[in-house]
Amino acid sequence: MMSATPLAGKVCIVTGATRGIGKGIALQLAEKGGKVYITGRTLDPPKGSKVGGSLRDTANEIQARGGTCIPVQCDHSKDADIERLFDQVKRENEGRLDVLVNNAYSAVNAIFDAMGSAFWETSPNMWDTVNNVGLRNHYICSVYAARMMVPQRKGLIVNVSSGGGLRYLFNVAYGIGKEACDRMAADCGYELRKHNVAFVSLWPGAVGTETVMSKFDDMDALKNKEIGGAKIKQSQMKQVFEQGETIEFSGQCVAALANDPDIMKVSGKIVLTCDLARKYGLKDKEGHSTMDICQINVLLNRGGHSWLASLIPNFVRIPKWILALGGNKFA
Ligand SMILES: NC(=O)c1ccc[n+]([C@@H]2O[C@H](COP(=O)([O-])OP(=O)(O)OC[C@H]3O[C@@H](n4cnc5c(N)ncnc54)[C@H](O)[C@@H]3O)[C@@H](O)[C@H]2O)c1
Repeated sequence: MMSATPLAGKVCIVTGATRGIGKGIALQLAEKGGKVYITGRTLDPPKGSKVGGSLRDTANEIQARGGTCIPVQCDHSKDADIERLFDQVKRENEGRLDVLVNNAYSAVNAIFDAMGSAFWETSPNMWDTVNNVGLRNHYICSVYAARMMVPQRKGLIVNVSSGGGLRYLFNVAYGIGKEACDRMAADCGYELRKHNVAFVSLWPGAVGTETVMSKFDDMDALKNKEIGGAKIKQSQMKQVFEQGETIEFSGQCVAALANDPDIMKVSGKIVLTCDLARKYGLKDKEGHSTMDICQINVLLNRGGHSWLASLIPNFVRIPKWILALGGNKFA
């Protein structure tokens, strides 16, 4: 029988765990026995902050569930903060680090606010808003993590990415950042392979986080905006996120990857939560489902052919090499 705490003794870092997917991953890694360092810009919400929750709340929730968690104030747009975080983890654990999850992301609000605008119609700062924390910081964290993992000849680094790495979704800076996260896993994974350290890029499905759902409340802002090249009704999109994965589902996936003795087989690759659910027998909370973007009926539904989709059973999927052609790079 599998242990209830398969990650006991493992030292983990989850960046950006105040809310959203980072919080869900931290909750799950701690529940499975990991000692989890969680980061956020502040321990308590800044004065006048409209968004709920704090890093301290995440830490309290983890501890209430019996987990071990160390909240660390770290602004991932500041190199000195990042260096200080890794110094602390190294000092407190005799150089040990087992899992790094590069999740911190500071662009959800900006992406929703600019939805439907072309890159030249938005401030050039969109690049920094999206990719300073969501890409550059992932690289810096990975450098420090690898310096701890290489000598111990084990470890796992996960970039939280998305299907936007394959083709246009939301906006230009977003897509570039996501494809770069995937490429970071591939190229860092290549250099880490001989040291037995794994690096993967995780694509969650739609996740109805607090931030995302709050944006749907602003109905007019999203009305009839073109998303991913298609005009999607705001109400349809809200439903997809509402019924999508919970924040803890990505956490279940990362915990299973961290506990997989064959992890090197997928190192350097993109892993989808829907595939990991099948591989490891994971289930999300009732009422929530993982959307499998390789399922033919899902693709037909997206293309507006719902009658045809209804005729095709769930197990009929396109192979990944066909999905990769969606990137379509060559003339
Ligand atoms: N929500 C989805 O449907 C979905 C789907 C696929 C992939 N993703 C990806 O998951 C990742 C997380 O997204 P999310 O939806 O949970 O976003 P979110 O906005 O809900 O959470 C982002 C987290 O990062 C933290 N953060 C932001 N800036 C920071 C900084 N400078 N320093 C430290 N922490 C900082 C926030 O406090 C928060 O805890 C992103 O890469 C996103 O693209 C999200």
